Amino acid sequence: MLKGINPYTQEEIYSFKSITSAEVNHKIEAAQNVFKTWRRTSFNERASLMLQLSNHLKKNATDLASIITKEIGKPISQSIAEIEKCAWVCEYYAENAEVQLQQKNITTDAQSSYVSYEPLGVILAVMPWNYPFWQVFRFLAPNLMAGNVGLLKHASNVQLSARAIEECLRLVGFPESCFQNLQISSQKVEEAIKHQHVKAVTLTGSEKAGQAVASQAGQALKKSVLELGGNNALVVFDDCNLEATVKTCVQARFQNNGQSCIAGKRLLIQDSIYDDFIAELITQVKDLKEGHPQGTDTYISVMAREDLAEELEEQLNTSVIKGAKIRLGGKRNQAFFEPCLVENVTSEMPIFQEETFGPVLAITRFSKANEAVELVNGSKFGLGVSVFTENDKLINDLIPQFEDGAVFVNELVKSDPRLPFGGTKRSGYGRELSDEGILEFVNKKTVYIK
Ligand SMILES: O=CCCCC(=O)O
Repeated sequence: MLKGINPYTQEEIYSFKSITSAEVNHKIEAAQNVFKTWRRTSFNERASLMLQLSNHLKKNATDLASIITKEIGKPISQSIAEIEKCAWVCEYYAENAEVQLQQKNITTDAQSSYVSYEPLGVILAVMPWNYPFWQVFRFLAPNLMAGNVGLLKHASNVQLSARAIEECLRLVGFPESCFQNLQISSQKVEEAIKHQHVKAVTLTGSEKAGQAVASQAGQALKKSVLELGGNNALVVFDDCNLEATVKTCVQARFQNNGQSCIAGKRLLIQDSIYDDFIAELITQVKDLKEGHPQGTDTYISVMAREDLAEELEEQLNTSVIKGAKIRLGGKRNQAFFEPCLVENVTSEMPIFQEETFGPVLAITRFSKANEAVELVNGSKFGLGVSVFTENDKLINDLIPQFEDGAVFVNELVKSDPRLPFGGTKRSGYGRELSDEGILEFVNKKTVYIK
């Protein structure tokens, strides 16, 4: 059974049965059939549908956002922003896919030689609950524009979002089966990956889910893209603009109730600015408006599930036993977890080593730039890092030293349809978004005409 529980009210909002293996096969066959015609549609036809989808999202943003808020407790203003970002990625690929996939002529001894970029076919997307629309649109916009067709295996607690996305595509006129929701639990993913018509799989989720899907895809010799966890550091140097930096760090850690792979989870502060920075940080975190997720001015609300809040509490408690000091918050009440600042954090503690998927900020001091680099790279994850300084020379020195997939200067790590998104080390492989993302699931076909 796939169950949805509103984390704020603790009420059950749905209980759906998984579809059967025969139904999964039927959907995959339907996807393969529509692929044969969809791949031959022009970029103009696809772009026109994608723009209609974008408009539909914008027009229905509040209703769609309410689904997210009900399912995972995300504050409504942030859910609306999520829907608007989905509209943006649809527009971006509607406008850019044709150029991104343009044939590339290469001079050789042939009369003509080139690379063409052709769709692979049915692509399976296994997606998490924390951005239930955005994570899916980040996959579907480039892939449908490339001529692929999509199957979605969404998290069990966001099945209303999954259905709503499928319905949005149907309403604006995408061909039937171009994008289908597979209402299944994780146990059935392997069957789908093995199916002869499924050509590749993309997963956003935990390390454990990534290992399972990557090995199943490997067994079947199918390509996979993995976007896994992160433990991003926010590195603050003493010449930063203090107030603005604190504001950015607060947003980096506490938006989406702290539940994001790219959240700034570890705050590294240079000694000489430490006390002033902490004082301003406490002020700004205390100012965050807590409340009902449907409240238009709420910034912090419940986490998506009580068991996730319990897990976070466990990581925090173990770190405290090892010497970490809670400076603010950290109390849990069912799925609600007070925004928490923790000092004296060392690299031996769970809140430094592991991903914390909730509103806990782990704080460590450093003195020299090379210490900061060591702390940043000391993580097994490599999604992104933010550096705050006004010193251009320092910035240029540091950028090549970080092992992460992204370095943001004086800004939080965020995804943007125009920029590649993805990690290194245990944060996964492959890239989403931009031209890099659309090129992941295409056949880069070499053509040589003598
Ligand atoms: O858990 C990952 C969240 C990614 C959010 C984004 O793409 O902005």
